[in-house]
Amino acid sequence: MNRNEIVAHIEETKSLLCVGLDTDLDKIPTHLLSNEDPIFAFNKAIIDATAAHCVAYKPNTAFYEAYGLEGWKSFEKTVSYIKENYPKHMVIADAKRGDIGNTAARYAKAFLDTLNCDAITVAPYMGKDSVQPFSGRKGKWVIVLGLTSNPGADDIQKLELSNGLAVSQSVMDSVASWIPNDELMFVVGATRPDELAKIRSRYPETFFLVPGVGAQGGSAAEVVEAGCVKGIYGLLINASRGVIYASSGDDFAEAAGRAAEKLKMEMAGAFA
Ligand SMILES: O=c1ccn([C@@H]2O[C@H](COP(=O)(O)O)[C@@H](O)[C@H]2O)c(=O)[nH]1
Repeated sequence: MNRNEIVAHIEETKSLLCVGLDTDLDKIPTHLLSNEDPIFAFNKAIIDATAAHCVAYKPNTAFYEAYGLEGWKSFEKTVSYIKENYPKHMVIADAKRGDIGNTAARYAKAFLDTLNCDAITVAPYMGKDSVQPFSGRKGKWVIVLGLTSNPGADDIQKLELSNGLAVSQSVMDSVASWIPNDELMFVVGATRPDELAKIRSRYPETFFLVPGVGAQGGSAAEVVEAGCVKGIYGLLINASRGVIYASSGDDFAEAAGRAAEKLKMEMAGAFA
């Protein structure tokens, strides 16, 4: 999926929303638990209810790995379901991988080739040889952690280096010199809109995956204000719990659809 296709889909749906499929058997409606594959049954209902209001899905691998082989099967079925039924929607494996080059190449093969995701999140701490193996696949994206949404981002990412740059800033500069812009995105948290605006001015043409809306307190409207770029938009704004657990009752899918639509409306400033 190339940049023009992502932008065209954003314009068609009038949405920047990415729905996070962080599916937890302790949180899904109990009536689904008798299903042969409750995770997939939940995901399928959520996807069908939200597809009209979003442009991407982001299953976080932790929620699938937690259930071993069965979880991986649910992950694979979820990716295939999106690909077959909603081929314009981007599938982001939120796996936050990072290892020596030889191993990183296998992570890249696993998520981008075998599982056929469009993108994978990557932790850049181990440097160039750990990030570059994810690059070079036509239509696939490497989404590198820039400035994350959690409080712990202050512990290391915000430390100031002797050149006056924050660690996160210096890391993003390096990553941007390793990976071509048409296959690179940065993760930038929604919880720090002022920081997001500064990062946007440093990378005016790079797409950002922005988690932290809803359950973590970030606002979709503020993210649009701080980071949207005329013409390319440049944002995929993620919400997971705030959408998929909008209701724990029989109406869970309809409630997720309504929550996704509400978030889409909060992003209207991008299309004004
Ligand atoms: O900086 C980051 C990077 C990744 N995440 C992930 O995004 C979702 C957010 O879930 P919510 O329920 O909408 O809070 C989750 O998968 C995180 O692991 C992030 O939150 N911040």
